[in-house]
Amino acid sequence: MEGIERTVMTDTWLKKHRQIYLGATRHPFILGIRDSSVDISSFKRWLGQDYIFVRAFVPFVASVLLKASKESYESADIDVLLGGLAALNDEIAWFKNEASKLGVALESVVPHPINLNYCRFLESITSPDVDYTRAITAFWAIETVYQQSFAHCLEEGSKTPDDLKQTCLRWGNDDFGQYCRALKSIADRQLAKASDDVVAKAEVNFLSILEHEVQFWNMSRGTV
Ligand SMILES: Cc1ncc(CN)c(N)n1
Repeated sequence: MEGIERTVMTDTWLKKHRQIYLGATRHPFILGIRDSSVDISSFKRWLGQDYIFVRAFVPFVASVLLKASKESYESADIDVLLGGLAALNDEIAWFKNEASKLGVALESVVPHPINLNYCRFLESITSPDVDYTRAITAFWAIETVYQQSFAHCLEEGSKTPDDLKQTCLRWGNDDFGQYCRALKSIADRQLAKASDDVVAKAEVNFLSILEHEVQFWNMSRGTV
């Protein structure tokens, strides 16, 4: 269809919901890392709570993989998702290592109600009743908020302290950026052939994810 511009659904949403998207990816917690003003107690709080979140994220990602194997004819999707699971495996090892360096006892961290709320949301979209399109779109959004947030702390002009650079690189590195772009293109392909109802539900989830991410940063900062 030469000459006809196709709507890329995630780009439409990113434009339409730009303010809340920036609220999630340019949050004061992230800006505090970027300008070096973050306090270590907030960082440790984030670390302990995010470890709990990541453990809850694993069954969700496994459910996306299962849906891809049943609902998608694209075997390349499985490769991307397997890469995602491998990245999560590394992420969990990284959290344990970082926690031990900083003296955070992960086994005694009490999940904050905001975290529990986000984990409950994850559980709701893990359900077999949620189709592959909605699941992969949610997965793209969750990963992308971290990628965009931490990449911002590595951009030119940032004053991220050296000992936090490894954290930022975990999600802000180019490979993770490439992986998020792969998720985006799968999500957009699925959204392009989905019913209006599925697209509308995926958009509602996208907004919920942005709100949960903002709350998660607020919790980490200790402002809630
Ligand atoms: C809250 C949150 N959102 C996203 C990610 C990226 N996997 C994370 N680790 N934690």
